[in-house]
Amino acid sequence: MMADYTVRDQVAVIELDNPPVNALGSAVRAGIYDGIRKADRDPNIKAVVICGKRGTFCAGADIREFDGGKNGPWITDIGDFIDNMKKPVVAAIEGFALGGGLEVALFCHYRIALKTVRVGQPEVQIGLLPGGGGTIRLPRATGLKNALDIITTGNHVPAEKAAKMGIIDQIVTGDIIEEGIKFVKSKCNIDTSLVCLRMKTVKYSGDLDDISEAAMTKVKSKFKGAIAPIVCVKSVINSAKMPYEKGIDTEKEHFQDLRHSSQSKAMRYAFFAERAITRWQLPSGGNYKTAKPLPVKTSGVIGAGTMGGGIALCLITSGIPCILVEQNQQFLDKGLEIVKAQLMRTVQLGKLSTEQAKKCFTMLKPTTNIEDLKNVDLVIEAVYEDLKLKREIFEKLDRICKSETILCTNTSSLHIDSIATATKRQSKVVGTHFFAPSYIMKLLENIYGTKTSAETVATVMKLGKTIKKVPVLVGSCTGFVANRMLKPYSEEAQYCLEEGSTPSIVDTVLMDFGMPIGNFQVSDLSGLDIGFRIKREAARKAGVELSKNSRFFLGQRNCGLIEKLYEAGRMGKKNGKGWYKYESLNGKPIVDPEVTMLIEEHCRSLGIERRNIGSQEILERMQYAMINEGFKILEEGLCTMAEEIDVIWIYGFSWPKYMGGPMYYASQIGLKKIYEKVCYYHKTFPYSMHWVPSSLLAKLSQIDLPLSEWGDVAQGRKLVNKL
Ligand SMILES: CCCCCCC/C=C/C(=O)SCCNC(=O)CCNC(=O)[C@H](O)C(C)(C)COP(=O)(O)OP(=O)(O)OC[C@H]1O[C@@H](n2cnc3c(N)ncnc32)[C@H](O)[C@@H]1OP(=O)(O)O
Repeated sequence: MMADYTVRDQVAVIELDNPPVNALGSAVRAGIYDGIRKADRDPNIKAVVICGKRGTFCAGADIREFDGGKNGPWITDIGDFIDNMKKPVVAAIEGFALGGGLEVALFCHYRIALKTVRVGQPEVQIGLLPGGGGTIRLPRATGLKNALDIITTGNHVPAEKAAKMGIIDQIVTGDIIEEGIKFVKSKCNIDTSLVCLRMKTVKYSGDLDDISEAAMTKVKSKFKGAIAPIVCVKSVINSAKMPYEKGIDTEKEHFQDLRHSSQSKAMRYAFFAERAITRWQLPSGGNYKTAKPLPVKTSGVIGAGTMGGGIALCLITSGIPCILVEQNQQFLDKGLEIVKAQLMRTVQLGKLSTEQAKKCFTMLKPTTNIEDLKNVDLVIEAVYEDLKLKREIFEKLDRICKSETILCTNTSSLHIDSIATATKRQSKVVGTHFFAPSYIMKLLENIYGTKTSAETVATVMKLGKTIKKVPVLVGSCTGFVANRMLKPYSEEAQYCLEEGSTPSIVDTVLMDFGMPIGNFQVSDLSGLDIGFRIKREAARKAGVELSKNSRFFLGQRNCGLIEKLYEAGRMGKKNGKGWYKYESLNGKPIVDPEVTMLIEEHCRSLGIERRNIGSQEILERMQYAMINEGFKILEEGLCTMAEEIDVIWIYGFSWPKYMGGPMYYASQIGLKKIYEKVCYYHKTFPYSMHWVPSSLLAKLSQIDLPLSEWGDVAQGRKLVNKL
């Protein structure tokens, strides 16, 4: 049994024991169920403590079991039994009580916790609802409003807040089992039916239908396209509408429906993908197990623009003092204003108190003297994308900084070696690519160069976690993984415009799929000048002219629309005109007939015949071109597993988690179909390099291998005999 049963001072102590997080697998559920029945039967036992081993209570149901059909008692059987017990049962919580873990605690008559505990119902984040009575019992403990908030967001609640909400009865210090025994013995004379949550009514104020409608509207706009939050609202409202038993039965039905839904399967995949990518390895052999991160107690950021300011903010709000360097006082002052404004916003959102924000700000040391960086542990360069400038900065940093300092570049496209070779410490140079807005977006694409050491990689991977990002390690190539895959995706979007579509049609197709924002809206946000400069730089490097009127550029298909918009003074949202027009800086994109005319004129002048392009074709061309690139990336060993690509798209480009990421999506469609379509488009559009089929895709399309093994095939760790 995966729950230990011992007796101390006439109290039965049931300790959940399932490493690493005491997940409630079927054996654990059986252990708890048997334990409480044994305690109930034994006349020498006066009370029960339920707690967990290894410093944590329980992280919920064992997510891996949801795909199989493991049996064992259903979790609410435990609750039903405790509800009828005369002997008091207390949950003694340390660490986490999440999901089914909190539900077990809510079955108990009482809950005590250490101050450091976090509780929550995070099921919605894996496309589920709390199916062990959580939607019915939590509202009875804390009222409808709090329960709706906790269950629909999945956010963790710290112990003291949970105590104020009525979820925890007492915060304790010291040994949690001793405290549990002391607490529960003091309750032996109290009638358990008086404290049993089943017997309580659900508190709320106002009209239930109004509450329900408001909650539905909120989740539909906040979690667009996701089913689970909607079902969560329904079930929580049922707690106030239905008798307890009916509420529980309905909840169980909802849970089973969600458990088998494609959305939940994709989100469960994403949960484990996010953990798998922490097991990084370098081609040289260094890996997450062997490499030790260096401490980062002080940091520096060069460049106080929107990106650099946001990075500095990530550091100081995570408790790492940061020296922010700009070339002159005017730019520095501007950067500080950006940081201040973002901090204020954090306070307005309730994420930091005014005091905390003020304290953070004192950790920022602005300067115009780069020499001030000499003693910091790590520097992140975030100046604009100019190789010459970056090399100058790295050469200077190498001279100025102590020998242990790690030098990071926030380049979004340049090879790491091309920057690292400006220094005599190539093993300490690494890419740390943040995504705009850098304070908000969770992805941190860490890029190793040929000589980057495993210790340096370990340091930036750990730093990523410390500053609450999702760090993914990738190899170096133009654009790295994220932007390299984005290129064919947005090129296909532009080709669709040339062939007959419009920015708003393309964006609507993407948003209907589940992307929070369309390709052309993103382009307007980043600024059309960025796209234009990237193309101009590529032309300069190749020693050719950039021509907006040529259908070919560097031997490839070319769409000159960006150049035309740029020349027409359309810079994007920042000047109110891009692929759309905007009435204000915060305004919504409005279809601009001028752009439609510009596109039509572009087609006329180049003799391109426009046609009706269906949404399926738009989606397929953008996504399959990018997926094909993903397979090339795997093939080239720039990622070691397909999961890395999916996590990059989820956290860098807000790919809907309930679609698992592009590689997972491809696995659901079937690689055979994807490969055939890629071949078809390659034939149709022979001048687009991105349609050249990946040989790994070709290989995998012939066999049926789970996504978790694609990286192994690519790297030759798994040999496929059939081929
Ligand atoms: C079949 C019927 C059963 C009845 C069901 C009734 C309804 C109940 C449903 C649920 O409870 S669904 C699960 C809800 N719980 C969660 O979603 C919590 C998930 N875990 C986390 O958020 C985090 O792991 C943590 C607990 C906050 C700890 O974070 P930390 O960063 O410290 O560690 P991790 O790297 O995330 O995890 C360590 C290790 O543990 C694995 N793991 C964590 N939680 C679970 C789990 N609930 N089930 C299975 N495995 C879990 C995690 O995958 C890591 O292992 P590796 O993947 O690295 O091997």
